[in-house]
Amino acid sequence: MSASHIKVPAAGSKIVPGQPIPDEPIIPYIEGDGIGVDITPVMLKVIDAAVDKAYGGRKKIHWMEVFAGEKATRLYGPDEWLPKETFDALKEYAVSIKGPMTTPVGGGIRSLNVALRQELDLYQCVRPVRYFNGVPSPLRDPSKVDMVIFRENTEDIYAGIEWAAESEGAKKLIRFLQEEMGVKKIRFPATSGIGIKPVSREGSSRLFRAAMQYAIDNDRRNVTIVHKGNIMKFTEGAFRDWAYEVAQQEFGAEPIDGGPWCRFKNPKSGREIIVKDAIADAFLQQILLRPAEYDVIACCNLNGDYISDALAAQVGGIGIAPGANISDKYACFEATHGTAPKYAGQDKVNPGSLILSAEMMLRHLGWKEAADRVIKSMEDAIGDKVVTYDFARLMEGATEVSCSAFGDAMIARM
Ligand SMILES: NC(=O)C1=CN([C@@H]2O[C@H](COP(=O)(O)OP(=O)(O)OC[C@H]3O[C@@H](n4cnc5c(N)ncnc54)[C@H](OP(=O)(O)O)[C@@H]3O)[C@@H](O)[C@H]2O)C=CC1
Ligand SMILES: O=C(O)CCC(=O)C(=O)O
Ligand SMILES: [Mg+2]
Repeated sequence: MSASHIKVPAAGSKIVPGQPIPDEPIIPYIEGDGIGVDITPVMLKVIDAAVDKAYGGRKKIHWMEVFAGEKATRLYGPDEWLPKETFDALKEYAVSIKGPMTTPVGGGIRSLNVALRQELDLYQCVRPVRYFNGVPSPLRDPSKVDMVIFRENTEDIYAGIEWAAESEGAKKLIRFLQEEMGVKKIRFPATSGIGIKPVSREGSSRLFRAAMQYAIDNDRRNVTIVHKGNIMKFTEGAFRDWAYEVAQQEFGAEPIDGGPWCRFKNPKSGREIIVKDAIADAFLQQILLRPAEYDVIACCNLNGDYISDALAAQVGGIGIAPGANISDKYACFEATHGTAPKYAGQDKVNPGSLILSAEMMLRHLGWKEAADRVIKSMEDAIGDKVVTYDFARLMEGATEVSCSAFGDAMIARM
């Protein structure tokens, strides 16, 4: 067994699911690969300042670094990408935050990010997309974009169940499909790689239930099921059908004009919530042309991945796109973007996505006052045109600052 490298803080206590949040929780964080080294320390500093300013010492986060990705291989050994003690800590302390981690294209290790989501059963990937005044955007009126993506996070082709072309596994599976399942449509069987796309009733229903509950709790106007169910009938199409089933059977939604769209009254506000669906390709053009018509989005894993970055671009890019991975017990917050390797270690990129992911974490803890300070200080810094390179290159009269200076600009405005 490899040595332990996690140093548990001397003070602070564990968050226990179902129990009140302690005033001084211990929160594990993973620095992340690539630009993780730039953005993570800035996020920690900004969040500490917001908590301190909001509560004057009555609340405090005790951060505990845990290791995954390239940093873990340097500490634990060349094949230790996700050490067991990291998994154990993420479970034991229940709420955590992580920087991005690299996944090689083609060969090499499978995604550590996906592995974490699967192992902790973090089935909801929640990615809010909203506009901050003054951020450069390709849209004429980006203020109309205000959506929250609920992306299923454990299933789909994204789970990485696949076999390389010409491998024994691919040959065996293709033989099985042809000989036992009567499949005649594999165009080039001798040289096809094969991927499997599992989409279940349980997985789809629980994700959609969470999206509906979010719409109710946040008084949203509609929930759109996005899918490619015309082509992938028994995976994406079933996702749509199971979602409508949950809407009708569990939330009492009634079909509109014979369905499948339906509507119900928000039990908390009395306002009507429409449940509708859109085929993914058409949806991608509609969010550009008519973004105001979409609100809460529920989708399978791969569609959610594409939609996240596309929507982020509409409000200024993935430098400012936060996210949360949530299960019924655990939550691990992370930015939508990746490791942006060409910028690693340059103190250049926008720390906004990870800071806003931490802001979601503060709200998850119920620390609204600190979360509000994060939002307000970011709005003020951007309003003063103090921004990192990604915004500066698209803005007139901006003051371009480094990653760490942007964090300091936020703190100065708290
Ligand atoms: N959850 C995770 O940990 C994720 C990990 N990844 C992994 O990250 C690696 C790199 O992926 P890649 O496809 O390059 O995507 P990235 O998201 O890492 O970067 C793509 C581009 O987005 C812009 N960008 C990203 N982050 C920021 C930021 N903080 N501030 C400003 N601009 C930013 C940059 O644009 P520009 O060049 O225009 O300046 C960058 O070149 C891959 O290994 C991938 O698997 C990817 C997504 C999520
Ligand atoms: O795991 C990865 O490397 C990519 C993940 C990703 O793009 C995402 O979750 O949005
Ligand atoms: Mg992605």
